Amino acid sequence: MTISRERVLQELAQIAVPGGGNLVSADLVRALNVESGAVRFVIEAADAASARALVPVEAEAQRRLSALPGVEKVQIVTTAPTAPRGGAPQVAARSGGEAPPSLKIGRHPTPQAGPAPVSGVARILAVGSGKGGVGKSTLTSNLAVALARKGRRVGLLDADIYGPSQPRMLGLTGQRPTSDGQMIEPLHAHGVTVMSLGLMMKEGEAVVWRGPMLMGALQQMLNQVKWGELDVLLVDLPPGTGDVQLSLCQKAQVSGAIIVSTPQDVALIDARRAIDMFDKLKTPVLGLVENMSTYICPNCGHEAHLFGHGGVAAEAAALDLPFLGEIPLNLDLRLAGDAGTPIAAGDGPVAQSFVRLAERLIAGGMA
Ligand SMILES: Nc1ncnc2c1ncn2[C@@H]1O[C@H](COP(=O)(O)OP(=O)(O)OP(=O)(O)O)[C@@H](O)[C@H]1O
Repeated sequence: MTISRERVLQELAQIAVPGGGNLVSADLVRALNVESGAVRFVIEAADAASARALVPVEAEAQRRLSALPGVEKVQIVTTAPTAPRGGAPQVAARSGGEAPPSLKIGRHPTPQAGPAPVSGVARILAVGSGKGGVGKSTLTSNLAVALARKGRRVGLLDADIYGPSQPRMLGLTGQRPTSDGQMIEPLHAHGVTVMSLGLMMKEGEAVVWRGPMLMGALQQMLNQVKWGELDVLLVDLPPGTGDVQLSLCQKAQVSGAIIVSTPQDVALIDARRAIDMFDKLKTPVLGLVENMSTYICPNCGHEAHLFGHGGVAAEAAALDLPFLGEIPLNLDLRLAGDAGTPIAAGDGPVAQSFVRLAERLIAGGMA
């Protein structure tokens, strides 16, 4: 038996709210999504105090919906649209699961005149790709480690909310950042200061976020994390050209974007779209990197080009953009990422390809 949206609304209409009426008649339910037994929605309160008063209401909704036949999962996030002065957090509560950090992430953005610098951070570099799975996150973690080993003060913000992988790649799985309710203390791994939206959310939570909520969350990750003094903050973006890219470039002074692509034509076509988007957002594209470039057989040393080779360099030349370097296809690179110690933390030819990329960025004043 599947649960319908109407049935969910009917149940929510039974739940009284402070000040009179019920969740539905008081118009507090937003972004309701009912799909394959999963119910997700946002309770939007007028302000932080009302959001706190709605905590028992959220719990009641969680309890009642979970008891309905056909419901397998219920995710509710209670938010308030405006922060009290002084930048205190705006989202008040979430339902179920392990204890979240005391600062809730995900809110409406604070009005801002234009892109702003992040205090203490000299440069922000966005790492993007047109297509998923081309190795953008792998490149970001290894580049961050390579830059740190060169003595740069490096931060990494994992903004890939739909598939945050940096905690795993950097060996931080299971660790939670702490917060005093105002500011978040980031984590540290392999010489890099790390923060991931994935560390602040329960699995699947972000899917209920709309554009403005994402923008607010990103603003918090930039301005309410104790990044300290950094030479460069790398931002691992989700693939494609969506809300996160838009929000980042609208809210933060991004020095430039690095585009990662594999050499295949399809990846390159998508990479071109990503470049177009950064152009429209007036964010300079610093160059292209080719990942999974060559494959060197570990047994016989034969060099093969599984996805073609040189396609990204040719594309960079055609677009009159710098070609920043190439990273080989290498099983150890993948295994190192899965094990939580990026290959760039060690030595050897693959680590060297990241060193070269880091040196290139430092020499060009980009990191
Ligand atoms: N050069 C490489 N050699 C071997 N494996 C690689 C290489 N680059 C990435 N991988 C592997 O490919 C998979 C996808 O990489 P990754 O998660 O970095 O991609 P992504 O572009 O960030 O994807 P998404 O944005 O969809 O999460 C991972 O398992 C990673 O270990």
